[in-house]
Amino acid sequence: TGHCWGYGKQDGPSSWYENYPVAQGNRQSPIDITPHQAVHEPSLGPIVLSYDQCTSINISNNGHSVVVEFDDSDNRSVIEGGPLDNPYRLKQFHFHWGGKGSNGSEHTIDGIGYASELHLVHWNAVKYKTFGEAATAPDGLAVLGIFLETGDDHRWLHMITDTLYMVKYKGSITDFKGFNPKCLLPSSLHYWTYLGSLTTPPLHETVTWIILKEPITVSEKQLGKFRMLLFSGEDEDERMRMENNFRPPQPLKGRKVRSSN
Ligand SMILES: Cc1ccn(O)c(=O)c1
Ligand SMILES: [Zn+2]
Repeated sequence: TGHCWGYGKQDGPSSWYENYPVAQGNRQSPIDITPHQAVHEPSLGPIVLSYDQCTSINISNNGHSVVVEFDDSDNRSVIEGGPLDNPYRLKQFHFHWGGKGSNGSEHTIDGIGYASELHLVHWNAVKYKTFGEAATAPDGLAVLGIFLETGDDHRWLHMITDTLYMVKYKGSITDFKGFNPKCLLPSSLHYWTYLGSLTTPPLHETVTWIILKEPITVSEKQLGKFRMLLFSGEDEDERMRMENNFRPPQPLKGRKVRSSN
């Protein structure tokens, strides 16, 4: 009964609570991060990304974003360390972005957004048997968030933007093998971390967020290719450009944001 939700006037973030009451919960995401109020904890170690054996499988348009899925049948690509008590297995990554010239990140920093935000979604395969089970457990998911700012071309992002024409319509999917997302990481892995939720329905409050402080740079031209994707399917007569697919910041409700050094 996955109700249809979206980012439009009628079905957008301000109406999600009607079908997903947890939207008004106490650990919703994204949030506005105020670096000066983040608690610096020396006990928070570095995050460790082991993506070398990762195997991407496909890239698809799910009607909300463009998603690259990975083979998560073993612990070949994991995130660990930092606030995490276990290694979490890479399942997929996707993006959120704005319209031409407007920002589209989900998290903001002192009220300022970035052009886009990349989410690498991982699940706790030590404690849970499937992604679905982990997605409903408070310590089930870990999402690594990376901000994208506009500037020069990103050297490797073309590998993704060059395939977007093949997944223009909702429900389209195509092979996408051999892509290693470590090429999308900034040079520093310094981060903020807090306990939050999925930023799309069902908005489960099951995500340990790890947001990298350093953005990566992509060009306006590369970002523009994301905007040629459509929310709508090939058979629908109204063509709705996929843009502004971000949820705005949610109340902090007393949560602490911690900072690595
Ligand atoms: C699992 C999941 C689904 C949607 N989004 O936006 C996320 O960041 C994570
Ligand atoms: Zn996301």
